[in-house]
Amino acid sequence: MNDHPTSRPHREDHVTGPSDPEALAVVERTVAAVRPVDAEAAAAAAGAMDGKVKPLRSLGELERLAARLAGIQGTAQPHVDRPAIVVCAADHGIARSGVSAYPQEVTGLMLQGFAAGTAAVGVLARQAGVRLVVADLGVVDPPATAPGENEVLDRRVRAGTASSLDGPAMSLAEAQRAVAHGIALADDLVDDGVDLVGLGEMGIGNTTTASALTAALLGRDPARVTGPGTGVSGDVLAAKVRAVDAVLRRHEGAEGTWAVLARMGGLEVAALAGVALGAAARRVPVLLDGFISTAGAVVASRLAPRSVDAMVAAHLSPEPGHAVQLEELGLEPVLRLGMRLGEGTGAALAVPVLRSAVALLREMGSFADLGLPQDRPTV
Ligand SMILES: Cc1cc2ncn([C@H]3O[C@H](COP(=O)(O)O)[C@@H](O)[C@H]3O)c2cc1C
Ligand SMILES: O=C(O)c1cccnc1
Repeated sequence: MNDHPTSRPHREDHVTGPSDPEALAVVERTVAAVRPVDAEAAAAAAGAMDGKVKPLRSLGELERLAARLAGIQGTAQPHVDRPAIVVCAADHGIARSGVSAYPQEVTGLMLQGFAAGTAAVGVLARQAGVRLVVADLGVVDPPATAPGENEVLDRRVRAGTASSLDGPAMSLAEAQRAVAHGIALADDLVDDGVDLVGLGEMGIGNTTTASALTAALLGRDPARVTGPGTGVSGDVLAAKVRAVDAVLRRHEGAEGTWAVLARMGGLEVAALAGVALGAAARRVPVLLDGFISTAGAVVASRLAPRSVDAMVAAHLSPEPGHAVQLEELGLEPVLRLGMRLGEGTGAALAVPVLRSAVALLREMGSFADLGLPQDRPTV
């Protein structure tokens, strides 16, 4: 992975302009704070699970998840008591090139739905007892949202990106400010006692941006990592693949993660990379959602490879690039429900599974409690 040209994260790029020193300092401090998992805590949790009153490893993935959460949180008693999902929203210049089945205005309209709690993720977050935090990183037409169930935080960097087909989607400084906003969002939540952070997004056209980022950062063929998004097919899908290909060719000389992020966008993807870095630096598990939020995770992984240790993949989207991303990150999805919506819907649904995993670790009795011998056959 480190041999790839895009793994040199700090090169400046004349096309995207100078750094924002303050934002870059925030990111660098956060990257430096990301630590490996606590292997001792993970082993202690796994050992405790092995001693529970059940055939060895019979709770399958739940056991592995409980041990992973223990390693991330640095305690043999992991917890999912105060989960939150951060939905980052922004618009994409490339959306005006016919790559989505829906018009750009939908991004702003959905902000209203997030605020009111009527979007799909609002319903699922409510069901799962997950706090929803919505941040506008740069929606072109933000609605005047009436005070609703969820506040929409103003973290606007600019009113949507430029089209990456014509030039850089944003400047380097803007990309750094968006990542720094994400870090601050995660920090505020953790300061407030949040113990698991899920990623969510909204931005018409952002599957095209995520495909370009994934193809560039992972060195993949655009056709392999570009899919229907909101539902384009046939000639429109073929045109979308050509658009991703054209973005890659337009930015062929881009070197380093920052240059690729600034040139391809988007603002919400950059912010989600920041949320992932910020949570990982505080030893808080990061619950990935679908293809777009995982593009943010891939960016985070390039800025701080160890941040992947803090990530859990909530689900697998049928969007073809998602499996490619998860394989690159070495993550197994918790759920496979054929969901391809984003917003953090997969993350919301996975929270009860994670909560159950840690409850089993905390509440199940052990063979030792029953006075039974613990030397059982291993599997
Ligand atoms: C009503 C509506 C609600 C959504 N919620 C999430 N997305 C999802 O679809 C968009 C990405 O797909 P594409 O790249 O094809 O535009 C993103 O906003 C994503 O979050 C939605 C899309 C629509 C139309
Ligand atoms: O994988 C996703 O999360 C996804 C796929 C299509 C459209 N929006 C989101």
